[in-house]
Amino acid sequence: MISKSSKIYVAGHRGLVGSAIWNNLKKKGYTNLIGRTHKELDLMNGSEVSRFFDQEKPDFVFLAAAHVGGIIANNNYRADFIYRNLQIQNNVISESFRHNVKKLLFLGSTCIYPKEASQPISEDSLLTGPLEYTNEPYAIAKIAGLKMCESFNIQYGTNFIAVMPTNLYGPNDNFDLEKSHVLPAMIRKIFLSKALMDNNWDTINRDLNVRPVEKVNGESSKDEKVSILGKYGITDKHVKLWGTGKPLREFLWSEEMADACVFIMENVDFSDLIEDKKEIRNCHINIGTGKEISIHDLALLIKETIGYDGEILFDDSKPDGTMRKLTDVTKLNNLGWKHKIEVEEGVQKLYNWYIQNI
Ligand SMILES: NC(=O)C1=CN([C@@H]2O[C@H](COP(=O)(O)OP(=O)(O)OC[C@H]3O[C@@H](n4cnc5c(N)ncnc54)[C@H](OP(=O)(O)O)[C@@H]3O)[C@@H](O)[C@H]2O)C=CC1
Ligand SMILES: C[C@H]1O[C@H](OP(=O)(O)OP(=O)(O)OC[C@H]2O[C@@H](n3cnc4c(=O)[nH]c(N)nc43)[C@H](O)[C@@H]2O)[C@@H](O)[C@@H](O)C1=O
Repeated sequence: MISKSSKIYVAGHRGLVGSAIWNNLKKKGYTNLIGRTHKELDLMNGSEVSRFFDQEKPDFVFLAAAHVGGIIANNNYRADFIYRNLQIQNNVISESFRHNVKKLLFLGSTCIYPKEASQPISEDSLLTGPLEYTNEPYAIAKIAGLKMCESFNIQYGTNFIAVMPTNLYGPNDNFDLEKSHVLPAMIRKIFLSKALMDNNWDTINRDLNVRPVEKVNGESSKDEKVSILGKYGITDKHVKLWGTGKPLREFLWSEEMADACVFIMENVDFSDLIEDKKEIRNCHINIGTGKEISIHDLALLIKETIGYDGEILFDDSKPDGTMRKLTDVTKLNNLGWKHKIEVEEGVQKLYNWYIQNI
């Protein structure tokens, strides 16, 4: 059983989900948390990870460190997404086994499911069909992580649980104009287009100082800024987003994701998830809201939240990815956890966070 003084390692504790898990644990009174930044500990490096576990001997591990990005990053940097994720998770899961970690939570993704899975997607859909092309290497790494947890549990009796979150968003999100996920990308693009339209250079400069785009920051010339933002579809009249706008996506606020992770760490064991003792499989847990919105409607929601009068265009030369990936959250709900924050509220919260952090 986990207790308030258990030694808990949060891998990736500065990231979107890891930071939310860290804060959630602190709020709940856990006092013995360990975290290392990427600079302090490269999880790709097996001997460094081994030394870290020898020294710290954590009892519980949240594996929220990974190489993460949106559709274009996944599609373009395919080798990085499979290699880095396999390496990180192999190192952390194998060291957790070697050090008798009492429970580990591995974070996968709902992109592990077949592109044409029937909707909503239940845990049993795993490995029933071909994957979506744009994130296939990442998905294969995540499937390997899930199977590694399951296999160690079956062969060695460990208690490693794999959770599969839907698309997440929240404080400490990645707002990169090329590599991020859709929700933070849309907020920033629409926000910058509005600032261009309003001729609000103070705001544009602050934004580019916090998050320079291809070396262009607040000090660069106006022409350079206009030209670089234009490259990303941001102008003083319109914003050009990716794909057709028709795909449907489901969004979970990262702090709720963290709450679900801590809930599972506190209340669920691998043995609770086994349905067929002869063939143990599909014991992972979907984490989501079970609700979806089209990318087009999401853009309109963000447009309204920001108070943007410009035009929203879609560039269908960019990929749509999976058309639909709605999670079946029956298992999670039956375990006793349910989301509360809907996307309308979440978009407002993330927009508030964004403007407070530029
Ligand atoms: N965001 C989303 O929409 C979704 C995320 N997930 C999964 O949830 C988990 C958390 O994702 P999220 O919080 O969004 O990702 P982030 O990119 O926000 O955080 C990942 C963290 O891992 C760290 N990290 C990456 N590589 C290394 C390394 N080699 N050594 C040490 N640390 C490293 C990063 O540090 P640094 O930035 O310094 O490299 C960062 O702090 C991941 O497993 C992801 O696949 C699943 C579904 C959706
Ligand atoms: C969580 C999940 O996230 C990834 O999958 P994804 O859901 O397809 O990722 P996404 O958030 O980047 O895009 C969602 C949709 O939105 C559209 N879209 C419009 N305009 C922008 C835009 O400006 N940026 C982005 N990124 N997408 C845009 C985009 O074309 C697509 O149709 C996985 O690779 C993998 O990382 C994973 O696990």
